This record gives sequence, structure tokens and C-alpha cells, in this order.
Amino acid sequence: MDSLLRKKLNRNNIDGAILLHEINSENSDLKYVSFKLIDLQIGITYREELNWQECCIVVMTGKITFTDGEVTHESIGTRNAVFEKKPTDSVYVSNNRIFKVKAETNARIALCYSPSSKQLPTKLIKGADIKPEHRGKGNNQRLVHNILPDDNPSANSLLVVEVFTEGGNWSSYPPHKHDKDNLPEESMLEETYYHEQDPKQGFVFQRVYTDDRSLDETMTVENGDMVIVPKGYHPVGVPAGYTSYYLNVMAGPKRVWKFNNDPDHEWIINS
Ligand SMILES: O=C[C@H](O)[C@@H](O)[C@H](O)CC(=O)O
Repeated sequence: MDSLLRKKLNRNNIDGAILLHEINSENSDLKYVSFKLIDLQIGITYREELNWQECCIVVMTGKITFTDGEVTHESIGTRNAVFEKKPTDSVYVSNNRIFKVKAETNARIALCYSPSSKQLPTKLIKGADIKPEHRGKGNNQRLVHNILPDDNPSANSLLVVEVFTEGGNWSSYPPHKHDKDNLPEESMLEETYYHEQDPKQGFVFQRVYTDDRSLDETMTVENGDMVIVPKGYHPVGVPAGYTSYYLNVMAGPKRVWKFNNDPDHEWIINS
């Protein structure tokens, strides 16, 4: 298996958009989740035709105007940097639709994809409607923005969430996994992490490992890197002095987030 760590591409494409990351079934072991991160200079329009995939367009920074030919959302986006920690705007677009995104300012968008065969309405997910969640305690505290959680019926298979973790804390911790299609005990969800750190010279440690250690990769993750989680536990540790951000995309056979903690570390929750 190739490394689960992916560095930025910085690849110009024909639309003048700069492709920073592209993860899909052709360049990873993922079968459900695909992902693109794109920088758009002001005035540039990015167009895409979706086949049998749904897509959540997360306005990471800047402002964009979205249209699918029927629905238009003008000048959406709430922040100039992710570390403003404001929930941002996103748009859910279903399978077999064509969409355009025009950059009203310099903008960065994340395109989060998963399989979809039942076309659903295009939906604006307003940052103002996202209630920040303070999760964890002690040195496991993090701030969570549930952009497209499993209790939001707008999507068929896609889950999207962003997480902020302050220095000296861990997130996705105690280590948990969701890699067994065995509801109600556990769901099988592949996952991607798009990471940033503030200040940007920072790094975090992320380990991805299975009970039998057939997969056990510990990575130093730098600003702008991605980590692919095909299976296994996937904790993140944040060194003092830095704030960690990551955007998660999850998808699998069923759109349910039901995880289990590593039994060796579950005691931490009650400590
Ligand atoms: O499974 C979900 C992802 O690992 C993260 O979103 C994680 O849940 C974030 C956290 O709880 O710290």
C-alpha cells in the first residue's frame, strides 16, 4: 500500500484553477470517498459535471458564486482564513448535475465526493446554521463544525466535518475506528483528512493503525498535507504552540457514523 500521506500538487489545470489535491479510487485504495482542493483566482470560473457522485463544495476561504443552472447562491463564504474558526458556507450538489463556481475573491474550495444514485435537491449549507460543538475534555478538547453530519438528510452517502484542535491536545482520540460494515455495532466509513496548521510551519502527528497492526503508519503531517484513512484507528496529536485544522470527508456503504474506540485506550474517556 502506498503511503497514506499526500503532499500538495500545485497543478494548474485548463480552467486556470490550481489543483492542490486530488484523491480518488485511481490514486488511492479508497472506493467511496474522493476529494479535490482547488484555489481559484478572483474572476476564475470552475465547471464540473458530476456523474454518479454527489459533492459537497466547502468554501474554505474567500467568496464564490455557485450555480447548477437552476439554483444560484451568490457570494457565499464566511472567512478569509480557516483559523478565523468561523463555520463556513457549503453547497450540496447531487449526482448527474453540472455546477459552476465563480471566484468573487481569491478563494479556496474543497470538493468532497461520494457515490450517489438518487438525485437530491441542491442545498446551501449555511455556516450561520452550524452550531460549533466543543468535544472532549482535558487534553482531548477540540472544536467541531458538523458541515454534513449523518443526521442531516441532504445527502445519500457523504459526511463532511471540520475540526480545530489547540496545541497540547489530541483529537480523533481516544483512537477510534469505523471500518466494519456491522451496524448497529459499527459502520464502515472511509475517511480523508485535509490538514492545516497555524502558524503554518507547524506539524502534527497522525497514526493510522489496525488491531492486528497489518496497517500501522505514523506520519508527520505538515500544513496542506492530506492523510488517507482506508481503515483503522486514526488519532491526531498536536504539539504545543500550534493550532491544528482538518477537514474530514467520510463515506461508505451506509451513511451512519458509528465508531468504536481502541479498547486499549477507552479508559481515557473516563479518566
Ligand atoms: O471519525 C471522524 C473523524 O475521525 C474526526 O472527525 C473525529 O471524530 C474528530 C474528533 O472527534 O476529534
